[in-house]
Amino acid sequence: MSADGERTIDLPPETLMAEIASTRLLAIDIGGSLVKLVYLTHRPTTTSTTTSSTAAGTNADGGSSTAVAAAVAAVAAVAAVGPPSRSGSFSEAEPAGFAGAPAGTRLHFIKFETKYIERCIEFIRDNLLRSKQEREAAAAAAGDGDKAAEYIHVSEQATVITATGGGAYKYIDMLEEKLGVKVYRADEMDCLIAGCNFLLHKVPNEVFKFNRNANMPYRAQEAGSHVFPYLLVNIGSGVSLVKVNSETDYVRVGGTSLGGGTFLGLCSLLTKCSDFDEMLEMSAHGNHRNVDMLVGDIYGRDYSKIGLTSDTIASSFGKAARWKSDGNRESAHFNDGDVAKSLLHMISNNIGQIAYMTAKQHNIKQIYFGGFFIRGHSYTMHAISYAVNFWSSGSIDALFLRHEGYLGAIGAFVRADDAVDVRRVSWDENFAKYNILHNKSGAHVLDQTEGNLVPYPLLDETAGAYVPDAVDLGTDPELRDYWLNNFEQTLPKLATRVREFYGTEVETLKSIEAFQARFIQHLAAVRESPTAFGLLSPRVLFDVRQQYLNEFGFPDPYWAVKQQDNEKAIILLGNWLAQLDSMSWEERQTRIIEGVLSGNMFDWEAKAVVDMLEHDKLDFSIARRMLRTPWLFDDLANWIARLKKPNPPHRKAIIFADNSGVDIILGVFPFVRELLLRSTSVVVACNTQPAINDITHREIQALSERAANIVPEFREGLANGKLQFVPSGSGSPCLDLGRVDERVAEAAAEADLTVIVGMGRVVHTNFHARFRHEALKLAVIKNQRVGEQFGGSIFDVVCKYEPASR
Ligand SMILES: Nc1ncnc2c1ncn2[C@@H]1O[C@H](COP(=O)(O)OP(=O)(O)O)[C@@H](O)[C@H]1O
Ligand SMILES: CC(C)(COP(=O)(O)O)[C@@H](O)C(=O)NCCC(=O)O
Repeated sequence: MSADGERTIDLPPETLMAEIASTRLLAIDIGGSLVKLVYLTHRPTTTSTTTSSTAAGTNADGGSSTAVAAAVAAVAAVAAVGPPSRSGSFSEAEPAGFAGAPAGTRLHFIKFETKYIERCIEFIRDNLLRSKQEREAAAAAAGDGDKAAEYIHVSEQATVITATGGGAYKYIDMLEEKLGVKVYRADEMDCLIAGCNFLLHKVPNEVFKFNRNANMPYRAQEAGSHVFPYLLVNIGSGVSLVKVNSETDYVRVGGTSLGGGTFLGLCSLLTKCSDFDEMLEMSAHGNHRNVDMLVGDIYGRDYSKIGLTSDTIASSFGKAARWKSDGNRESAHFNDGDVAKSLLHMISNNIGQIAYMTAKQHNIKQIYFGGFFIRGHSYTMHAISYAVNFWSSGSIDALFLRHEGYLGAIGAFVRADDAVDVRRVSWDENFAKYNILHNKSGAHVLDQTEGNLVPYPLLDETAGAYVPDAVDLGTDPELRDYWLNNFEQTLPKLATRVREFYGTEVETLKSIEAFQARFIQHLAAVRESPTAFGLLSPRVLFDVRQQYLNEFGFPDPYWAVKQQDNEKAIILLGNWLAQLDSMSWEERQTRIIEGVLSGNMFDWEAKAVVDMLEHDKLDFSIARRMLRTPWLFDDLANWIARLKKPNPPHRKAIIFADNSGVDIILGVFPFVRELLLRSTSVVVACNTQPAINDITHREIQALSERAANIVPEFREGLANGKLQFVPSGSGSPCLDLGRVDERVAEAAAEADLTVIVGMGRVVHTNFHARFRHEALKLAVIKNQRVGEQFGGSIFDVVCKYEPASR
């Protein structure tokens, strides 16, 4: 969806399409009005250019030379794990140093007007050919045999092009002739449905409802697992209504010729305007009452007996007839904007009504609207929503799709043989890349996630669908402002951290500046149009900021800090475990939980503690004293009661861990050991990708080997499989349990306890999440404003033990 009022471009500029040169898979949907392109590229693989000497020298401990020495040793010790580095290959379209997103597959979506098809095909041809020639030259130049073989292999791979839409027939000869490759044709309807199913199943937050009169008009909707049957209303040049029964079974149950092309055509005839975006802009200032004949114009008031208010349109364009009588346009009481608005209303309303009647006829409750006529335009969506709602007496809501006009192109893409995997893996929308390269073009970028993501199987959705956010910043302007300001205020500190780790070379500094500028721009865009990028919550903002970091080549600015923190904590582990062992059973259970909470204070993103961390003024016992008492949510006694006999020990626990250093080592590790001692199997899920100072799966693997030398239960557990570490699938300080790595899901099949640690994973996201089995949620709220949100204040404790809901 594009934000309201955005202008599309006529022909994608070269920057937009630069990466097309490296594609091997391209789908093209040539419609009556627009051409849609979907193509796949590979994100750059990482090469080692990190200034790790700078990294090691990062003085996060306030200058203690022994700590620095320990940190240097730590960095050396984990060199095998290796810092994530900036990546090497820069696309022409990108600023210098603008790279570094995690490697993987990327899908690009772009569109342009069909009248430019010839020029666009020439552009594709030139780029594909050029890249082929470049690869061949590189192969010739490469002295070493392996490299040459690799280049030749790549250059021999033909680009697979699939075409759909009416233009696939009309332009196929031109496509094949100009591109010099075989172009496969795919059936338009098959593609439309395949594309829609792909979006519903594979792309998060794809679906939304729109209600202009709600305080937050835009509401994201989970497509959920029960999407079939649904009615797809595709509003392109014309309109198709398709009943979709399953992935492959569908039937076209209706259509109307009054579609987007009609709007475009009539608006061109009736106004001085011929550009779609200008038409939308004009309509925004128009008043349809000057053109349409209302019930009030006829009755002088409501016709309440049959439920018609005086404002209801009795006859679209009914008043325009008066203009004809004197034939003088200038004397008309309406302008071009009024006409555009009336037309938009007429077409949208008509489609909404037909959609409802068709759904009713086929007993369908879910109606999705796609096609580029919609363009995320609020008035259009309002008119469609209003019509569906009105005619269904409020029982059905219109559902819209973020990738509205790309269904056919996506379908052609996923139906291509080579793309089979595209349907099997999971995707994330990359807003940073979208904004940087494709700004205001109606384009999108989807990045393949590392690992396949599936819903966490222990979620209990019987009481309502799982929502991965405890707050919706869309609905709360004051809270939204607070968070947007917070992100803006903490940006300089983050930039400093990036400089300290990635170095101060001129190009790096330029990239850091660019990163900040772009992220500020993003925040400004969100301020202006809070739902321009879909859902809005602290989680979404953290994730988008990480996307910008990735895109600019700074995926892990806290890498050195994390290693230092681990090093400082691990030397304390043996002692801490001995202390715990000297306590009574009951006291030990209390101190273990307190330990997890105290550990959670070590959070480099919490303004309230960062100064202390930077000056090495926070230690484990100070952190414990900072926990506010009494605890805001205190289920400790219930938890300890649960652990007591005759209750059986838990079979298996899944722990979603949080930060590096004291948090994981002195907080979570003793808790894990205690569970292992009770014969409970333990699976620790850590971030797949870095985020702030959260420990990653890669890092914890190295750390656990070292911990195993200190904790015999770990050594044993790792050997007999009772202790496992798995990637969570996330690269966020928050946790969306709707999308976890399938390895977590697999491990969870036998689990009867879910433990979630941290403010991001508990407070911002899963505070209200319900589980089929027991759950323990542990976090410290390190922020006054967030504390107030839960009826408390800063450093309040969340210790929620939730017995099995079933
Ligand atoms: N930039 C644009 N130029 C022309 N039409 C546009 C543009 N943006 C949106 N539209 C609307 O989208 C319609 C085309 O939608 P689309 O789903 O691409 O269908 P088709 O495949 O028939 O071209 C146009 O008829 C017009 O109403
Ligand atoms: C990023 C965080 C969720 C991390 O907390 P954690 O999950 O590590 O407990 C948290 O530090 C946070 O919400 N910080 C932003 C607000 C602040 O500056 O206090």
